[in-house]
Amino acid sequence: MTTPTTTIAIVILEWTSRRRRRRNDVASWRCSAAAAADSLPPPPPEKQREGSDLQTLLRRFWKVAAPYWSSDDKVQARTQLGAVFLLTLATTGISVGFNFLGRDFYNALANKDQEQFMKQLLYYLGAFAGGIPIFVLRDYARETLSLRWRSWMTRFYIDRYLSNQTFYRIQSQSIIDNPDQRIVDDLSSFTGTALSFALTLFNAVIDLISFSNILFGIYPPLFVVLLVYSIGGTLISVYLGRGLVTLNFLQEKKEADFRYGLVRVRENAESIAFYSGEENEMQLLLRRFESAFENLTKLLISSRNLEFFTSGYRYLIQILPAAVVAPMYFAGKIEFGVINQSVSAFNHILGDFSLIVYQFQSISAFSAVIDRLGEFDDYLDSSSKRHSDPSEGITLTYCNVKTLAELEPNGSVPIDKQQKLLDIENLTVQTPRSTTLVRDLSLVINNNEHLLVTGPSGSGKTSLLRTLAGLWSAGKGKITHYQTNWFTALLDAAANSEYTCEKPKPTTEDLIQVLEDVRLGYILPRFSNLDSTYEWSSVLSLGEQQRLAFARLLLSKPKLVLLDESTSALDEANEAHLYKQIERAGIAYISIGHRRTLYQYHNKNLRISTVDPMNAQQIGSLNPSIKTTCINCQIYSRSCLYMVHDCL
Ligand SMILES: Nc1ncnc2c1ncn2[C@@H]1O[C@H](COP(=O)(O)OP(=O)(O)OP(=O)(O)O)[C@@H](O)[C@H]1O
Repeated sequence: MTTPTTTIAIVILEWTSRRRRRRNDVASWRCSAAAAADSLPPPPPEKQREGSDLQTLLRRFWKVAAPYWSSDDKVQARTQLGAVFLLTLATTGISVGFNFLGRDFYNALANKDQEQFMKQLLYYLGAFAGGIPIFVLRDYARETLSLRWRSWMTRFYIDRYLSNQTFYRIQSQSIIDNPDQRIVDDLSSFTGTALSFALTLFNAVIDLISFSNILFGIYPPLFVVLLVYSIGGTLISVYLGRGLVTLNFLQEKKEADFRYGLVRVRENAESIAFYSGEENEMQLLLRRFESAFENLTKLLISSRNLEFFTSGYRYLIQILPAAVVAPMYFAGKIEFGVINQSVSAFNHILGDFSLIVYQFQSISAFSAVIDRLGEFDDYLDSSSKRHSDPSEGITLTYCNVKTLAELEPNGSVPIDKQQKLLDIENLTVQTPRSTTLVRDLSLVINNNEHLLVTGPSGSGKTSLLRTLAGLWSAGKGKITHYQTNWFTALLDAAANSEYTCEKPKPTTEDLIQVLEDVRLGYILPRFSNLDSTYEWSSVLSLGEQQRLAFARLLLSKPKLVLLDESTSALDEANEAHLYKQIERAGIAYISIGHRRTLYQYHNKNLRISTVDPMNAQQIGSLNPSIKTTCINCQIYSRSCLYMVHDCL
């Protein structure tokens, strides 16, 4: 499918669909609320999650982490990473220095050598003054690098999320749960934790090399005790904490679902208040919270069991090395300060060997984050690949008539091409779940043509519009939009002027005029200025919001607009007025609607019906106001019938 991201000759009054949805929400919200918490969007049905295996986890980690380090920011990133590693190296050196200082300090104390003691005290204070800032700088450098990495990744993910309508597919087909949480929380935690783990690992290796020497030099059997202790401890903690990865993963998801439920209440506040649905909503929210709570309880029990072990493990090392070397001290083979030095070295090495024991909680939470981001990343990649596969689905082409090969010899645009705005050839539309809604439809829309799409609820009218707009591509056939100019429509009333068009920005006078044109001039005094930002869905009535959408349409002046029940909340006089306005502006339109009054503003009617095709004549007779000159009457299988009428 060739879909230039900027070239759109269509306005779907998208907010209208949203408003329509909201209106429908008033009816449907009750059903959904009563149905079940699980019916709420967006999470896909919850599978019993086992967590990914180690190989998948490592692959995903690499796939998520690697791109930044070879990106356009790589020079800065690598330099800063190098600096962080150097600072880490320096902090290890300082720790080794402290270890020796500690030995001499305690030796002076044990020998009651006051002069030596004062000297060691001063050395110690000097080392603190010089060394501690290095620790602080290391942490600061690590945090700023993590922030830099996060900000690059956020842009990288948002870019792919908003490309090729991936966000739309994810939401409308419930492919990935809570993408917002993955972009905000998971990215932040991924960059922070990945860096700190990398440094901890590096630190551990350096520490291990430095302090192993010291410990081995003091008493080799102590080193053996340490190895047995740390390897045994690691194995036990892996065994005790084996369920934590899955529990952490589920916790993230359940918390996000609960938060999403609250957002839903905020977005549907009016419908809920209207139907006094607080009780239902509360039940749904509590069910979600309880689900998160139950999982958290399991998580806490698992953590507690692990904690029993790790706490004991941690406390024992305070006396273990002293107990092992004490006989040597009593035998007069080592000085008192050496005991302190061995305890310190033992602690350091054990900390390095016991990374998994100490960090098990964080590692399991981090694995869940890797899993979630990896899954998201895989989908974003597959989405962009699928989108660029020309052999798949419906071909949608935006064709600028000026670039057509068939220009007149004098370079002018042929008359017939100027008139053709939309060409639909043998179009079959399917839902994402492959149900065929429209089969083999061919249709042309010319300049100044106005097509009304009618048909029973659920027959596929909106889906057809989605396909024409490029939101859906399942099915086959060819759609060509011809246009001489392009624009990006102002889709969202709340976004106001953020959806800019390439035309010069409208002046204040233009804006006031267009509001007058749609009979909205009277709302101006309510708002301080034209740049005001409000939650428009709360402060304007449905009809006013529909008129506002028409105002944006009149400003943008596209060649062709798709209107999905865009006047459903308006009285007939206002409906007539708005249709006249866009017709006068020379905008061709394709509308969806159920009202009989709409026929008079259209000169073509496409009726999508699920009646028996053999009774085709019946369709025309359903609407006697239309002259049923059937210019393109086709009968298809799956008992679908499309009739295109010329209502001249
Ligand atoms: N994302 C989706 N995934 C699967 N099926 C869908 C999806 N969206 C819509 N459908 C189904 O496709 C069919 C056509 O839906 P569509 O919204 O196009 O109907 P419509 O004719 O516009 O209905 P209405 O007049 O009620 O608005 C319906 O059965 C609907 O349930």
